Amino acid sequence: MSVGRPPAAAAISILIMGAGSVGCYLGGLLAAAGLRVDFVGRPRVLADVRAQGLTVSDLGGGRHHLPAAELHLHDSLPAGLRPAITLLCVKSGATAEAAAQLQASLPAGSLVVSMQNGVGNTERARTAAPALDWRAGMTPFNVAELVPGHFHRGTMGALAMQGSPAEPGLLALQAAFRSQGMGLRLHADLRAVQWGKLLINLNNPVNAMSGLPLRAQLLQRGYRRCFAALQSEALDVLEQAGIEVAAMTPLPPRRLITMLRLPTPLFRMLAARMLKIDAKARSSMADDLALGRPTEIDALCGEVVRFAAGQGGQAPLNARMQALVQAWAQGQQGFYSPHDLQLALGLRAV
Ligand SMILES: NC(=O)C1=CN([C@@H]2O[C@H](COP(=O)(O)OP(=O)(O)OC[C@H]3O[C@@H](n4cnc5c(N)ncnc54)[C@H](OP(=O)(O)O)[C@@H]3O)[C@@H](O)[C@H]2O)C=CC1
Ligand SMILES: CC(C)(CO)C(=O)C(=O)O
Repeated sequence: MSVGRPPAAAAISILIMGAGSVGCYLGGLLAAAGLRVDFVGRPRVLADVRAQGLTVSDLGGGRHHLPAAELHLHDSLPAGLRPAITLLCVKSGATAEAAAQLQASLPAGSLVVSMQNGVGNTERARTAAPALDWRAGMTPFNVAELVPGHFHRGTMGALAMQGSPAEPGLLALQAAFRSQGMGLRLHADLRAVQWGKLLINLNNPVNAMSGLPLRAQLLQRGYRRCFAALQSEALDVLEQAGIEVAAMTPLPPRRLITMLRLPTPLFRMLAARMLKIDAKARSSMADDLALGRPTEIDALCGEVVRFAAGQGGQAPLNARMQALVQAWAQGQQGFYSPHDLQLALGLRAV
């Protein structure tokens, strides 16, 4: 056993369902830690990994290359797999179908963690595949496929999952991630963390509509004001309903909103940690628009709009942002300047 490999690592096997950016990065880290990892993904993604091997890297300089011959790659879910833990890494629109495929193949009671954005995927998966043991998870950082077969983490943060340290499989998973310098926090209830992440993901459509990488977009006050306004509206609705929201940054959500609205020189000074982002990193929604794929807007702004309606209220800014992204999908394409995006959301432009 190589140095840095956790003692329990060899004992558990992992299935990655949806080998895209997040799936290949997480699976690559776990394979580098010595776990058996099976990847199920689309032929167009796996063909590159078969040709180049899998490289995972991060903004701190970490890097592993796994030769293709050492990987277990599948174009569809093979029969007979018995993973200790499955990580569901498909986009929200693909959840129900992937969950049903898992239920058709895995033993009842198999533990599956959704590493997806949004607060509704675990329940969506449970509805489609009630025989499996579904858990919520949270991926805090950005992953981009820099070149075919190379998945790069461009921001920081520790993973989170719903579970207990009394579960040996999750402890082994935690140890494997730790051996690769990646934190994994276990929570009895992940709801507050998921809502906290959703608030951060309200920047995804702003970033996608800007056409810019994340860092460059966050350095423009007009775009930050759009992000802050979407967050503020969502937070108002959640607070009124008594929903707890965990902080995803060193600042609590309200203070983050205040900071986002500051003039750029001040923001740049105070948000140094938040701005530790690779220059090329962009949101997963920007990737979707660039590749002409369905976006997750319904699971982000759409979730806020539905939640508000469920409370007898409204979330008009999130509704407008949802409409802008949907209009893009219907062919009204074109990026927004900070000024135009503020106006399109009905904000006073600065
Ligand atoms: N990318 C990022 O930086 C981050 C993403 N997230 C979240 O993680 C989740 C995954 O995102 P991301 O990795 O970017 O998504 P990707 O689209 O890069 O990867 C998902 C992959 O799974 C494939 N897939 C879908 N259904 C199946 C199936 N039934 N069997 C096999 N493969 C399937 C998809 O193919 P196809 O395209 O054909 O559907 C796609 O290749 C999302 O919820 C996202 O919001 C969270 C944090 C950061
Ligand atoms: C990490 C973050 C917040 C932004 O890249 C993300 O979750 C995404 O791109 O979907």
